[in-house]
Amino acid sequence: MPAKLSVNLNAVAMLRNRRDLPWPSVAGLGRIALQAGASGLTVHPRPDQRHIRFSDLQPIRNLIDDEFPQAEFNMEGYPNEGFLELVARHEPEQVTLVPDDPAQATSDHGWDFRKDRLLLADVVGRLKKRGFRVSLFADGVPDREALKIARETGADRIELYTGPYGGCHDDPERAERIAAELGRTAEIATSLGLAVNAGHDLTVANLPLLAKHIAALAEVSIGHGLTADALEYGMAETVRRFRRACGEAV
Ligand SMILES: CC(=O)[C@@H](O)[C@H](O)COP(=O)(O)O
Ligand SMILES: NCC(=O)COP(=O)(O)O
Repeated sequence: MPAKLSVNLNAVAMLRNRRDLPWPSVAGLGRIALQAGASGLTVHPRPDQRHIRFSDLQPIRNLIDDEFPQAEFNMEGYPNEGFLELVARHEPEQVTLVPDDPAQATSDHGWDFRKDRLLLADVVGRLKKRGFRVSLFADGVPDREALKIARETGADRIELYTGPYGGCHDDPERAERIAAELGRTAEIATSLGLAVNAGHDLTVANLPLLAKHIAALAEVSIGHGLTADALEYGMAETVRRFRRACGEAV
């Protein structure tokens, strides 16, 4: 079963924020992506609103509810009270918790499940009580004990951080090594009852090898590389290209 594609709209919002003008429209590009067959939309409303603004969230929620009820809204963020309030207000189908410091340039590591187990158990428990699917951002290095702790928080999924893999765009041998490592982590996670998502710096070029190593990949969330391609091919054609790279017959 090919991985579902969730289009991350952060980079579209970053472009929109260059001027005090309403274009490019974040929800508008989301609509084109869903019309082209994306399974969902992902946003990461960071505390400084450097790209996705809190005001972007309800239009995306409305777009899915009103026009694409089969699609999913995935909200990513560090589980502070501000983020949890946004989750409660906009009720995404999936919440992806990341260990990002507000000053971080981007997401560049997964949780330390041993160190953060109490925080995560509390937050995941609160989110599960409200019926959310919860995914935890995880590094791709196989560590059964850490993944067991992640599962014991009550989380449904992990999202494998694929930044180092994406950085191998000019080193096929290293890409193969990291993809195999990610595959081993995914196998352990699956054996523990966790579903497996992946994201960060994924592209049309590197998705097939990742999919080969992670047979049970449930979902990929992609923004930077997809938005770059959309400047060249248009959003609709770019979504179709990424769906094919995930293994869909499009
Ligand atoms: C968690 C992750 O890797 C990305 O989804 C994240 O949203 C990237 O954040 P920026 O778009 O702010 O770099
Ligand atoms: N969770 C990864 C994501 O949503 C987008 O990451 P990127 O493709 O912008 O690197």
